[in-house]
Amino acid sequence: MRALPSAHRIVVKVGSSLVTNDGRGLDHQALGRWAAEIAALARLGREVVLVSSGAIAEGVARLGWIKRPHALHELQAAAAVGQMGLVEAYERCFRQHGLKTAQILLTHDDLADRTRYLNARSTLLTLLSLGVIPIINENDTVVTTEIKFGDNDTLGALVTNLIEADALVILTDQRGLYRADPRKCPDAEFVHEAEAGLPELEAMAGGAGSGVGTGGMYTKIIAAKRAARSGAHTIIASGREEQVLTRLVQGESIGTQLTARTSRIAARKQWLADHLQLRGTLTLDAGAVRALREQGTSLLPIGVTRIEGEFHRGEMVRCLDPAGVEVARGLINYDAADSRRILGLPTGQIEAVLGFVDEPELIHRDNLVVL
Ligand SMILES: Nc1ncnc2c1ncn2[C@@H]1O[C@H](COP(=O)(O)OP(=O)(O)O)[C@@H](O)[C@H]1O
Ligand SMILES: N[C@@H](CCC(=O)OP(=O)(O)O)C(=O)O
Repeated sequence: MRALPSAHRIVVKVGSSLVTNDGRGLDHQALGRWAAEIAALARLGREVVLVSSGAIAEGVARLGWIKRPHALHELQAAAAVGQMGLVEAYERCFRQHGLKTAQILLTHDDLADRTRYLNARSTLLTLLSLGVIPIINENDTVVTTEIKFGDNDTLGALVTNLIEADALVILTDQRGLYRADPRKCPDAEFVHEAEAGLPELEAMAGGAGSGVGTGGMYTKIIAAKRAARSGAHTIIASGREEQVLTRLVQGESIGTQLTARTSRIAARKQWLADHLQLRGTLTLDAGAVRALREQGTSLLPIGVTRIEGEFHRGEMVRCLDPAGVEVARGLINYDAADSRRILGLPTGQIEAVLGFVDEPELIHRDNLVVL
């Protein structure tokens, strides 16, 4: 079964090997083609986030350097210069299709930190609901590991987990995964489909081939394994293939599909249940317990009668029914002190009491596991 036809929220990652003309500057025509395809998907109601490399290559060109430097501080400087060109180019391309774009620069640490994770998530989801195309790259000014290992593939997977996308499409300079690096073994067999996370896939994947890209196929295989943890399927395909995104969404079998075994919802709930430490306890009234259990709603401040513990926005709390029986766990949107101030209040009063609104609900249903 092909994953893209039914995917509503899609993360598309385009690698350095594709975005650039031999590592010197951007391939503007290629950017224009992907923008046209993404715009067509957006018109069909799909939500698309673009993770794009290319800042360093564009920076090298803008600075007039002949070749990519080795020193990390020079690579970082090139990324800072080139990122301007990258977003400028995408903005121009998407504007032709009547679409607005947004620049998001992230680090892996941002997504490991609970509060920043929630902040990044709500910004991205809000942008998608506004019909804006978020364009994401690594924040190369503050981290260097990714420049060293060339790994926007991992970033693509983390973003897929963050916004619970249905699929991650990694566009690169090969048709997909072969049983061995096709640059070294031209006869290597092509892999059309496999289960994400199978150890044998890692053995097939070698390092980067082009000298422009850096992570190679290995980081893509690991990215697929990570994406599968939130139930997303990964497709690795050639970004040079004519109409690649459109054809994938139409169900054509292009590239390598690495399929996730668990469903998106089951994976999210498992992750919430396994991975976070409990920081506080909320007691709910009977109406809120019913709404959570029977209608799968978010938890609003009005349904909470008591709050214990000290926690920050984004941390895990448990929810008890009036008799003290645990009914749910979830990631809370407000710090303990602010949660206490809005406890029992209708959502419309949050801003008047706190002076700001992070989110209308105390715990969003996507971040809630009902037990
Ligand atoms: N088993 C494999 N199948 C396909 N490509 C492979 C494999 N092992 C290594 N590669 C290499 O990975 C390269 C793609 O990775 P990379 O250059 O990092 O691209 P990107 O910039 O798109 O992330 C290919 O050009 C290819 O030479
Ligand atoms: N963030 C950097 C490079 C990251 C990178 O090369 O990643 P990849 O495209 O996976 O090989 C840039 O925009 O140039």
